[in-house]
Amino acid sequence: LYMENQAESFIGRLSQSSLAYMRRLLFRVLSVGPIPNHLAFILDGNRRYARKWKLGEGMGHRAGFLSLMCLMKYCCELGVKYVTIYAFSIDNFRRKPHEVQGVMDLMLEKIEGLLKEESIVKQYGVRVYFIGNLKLLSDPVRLAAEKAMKATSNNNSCALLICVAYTSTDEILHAAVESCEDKCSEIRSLGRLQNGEIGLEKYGAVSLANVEKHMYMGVAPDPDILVRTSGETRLSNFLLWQTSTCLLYSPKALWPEIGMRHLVWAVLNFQRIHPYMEKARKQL
Ligand SMILES: CC(C)=CCC/C(C)=C/CC/C(C)=C/COP(=O)(O)OP(=O)(O)O
Repeated sequence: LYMENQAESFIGRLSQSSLAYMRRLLFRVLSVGPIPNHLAFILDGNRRYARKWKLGEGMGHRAGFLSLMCLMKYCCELGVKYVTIYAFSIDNFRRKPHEVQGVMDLMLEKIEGLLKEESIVKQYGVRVYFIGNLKLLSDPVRLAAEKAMKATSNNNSCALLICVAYTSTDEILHAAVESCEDKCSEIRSLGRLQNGEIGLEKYGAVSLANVEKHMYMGVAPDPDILVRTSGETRLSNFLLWQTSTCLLYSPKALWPEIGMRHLVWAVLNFQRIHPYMEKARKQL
């Protein structure tokens, strides 16, 4: 029995390493063309996956987290510099309380797991950002998120941007308010704003660059590809400001079913439209 177990684990390791070898080979071939700098994902279909396979409640989200880590590994190996995920929208807080609690508990558990030695984040030197209105999170989740951001702040191989308590409209509103406040304090510091005077009209409006500086997503360039799983083609209030030139891809697979073939297909399509995308970006 001992010999059998040893042989089985040897074969397991061998097939793992030959798979990794073939993956590296495939990525080498893909790297002949341009590699996207930034991939964004809407993780749709976790509950449907749990229903499809008659799993317990919350198991779809657990499976979804495993897919995320796998994909993160492939992205790091391929040389993608930024991966953004829509993990929880502000609208998701309107779901049934026990469901919200279930996702938050999972999130807390997984954020703590990200900092462990065996995690993809540690192994590949990933910098983690939490993007969104973090004040809306419970104290334990927010503190864990802040701890993960601090602990990974020196990592620079790739960045994982986790959008939680996020919607685009909230991000844009936040950036607009912050930019107006910047402008007002700039005018006040010049000592020119009189009582009752409308500074923005007289001293110039806020600049686009300033608004973008205050976007939660300001830490990353605009995404090149946005993938929404489960065949849905809506943006659902995700990265509306940042996706004007990006490629949209909506495979039929539910999020926990996403795999390397989807990534490769997305990259091949990106390479096909890359010249047009570059041209469109120059015209912005
Ligand atoms: C730390 C970290 C990154 C954790 C991420 C955990 C994770 C996988 C969160 C996904 C949450 C979510 C609401 C997904 C959407 O699927 P859905 O619930 O809307 O499923 P449906 O589309 O089938 O209804």
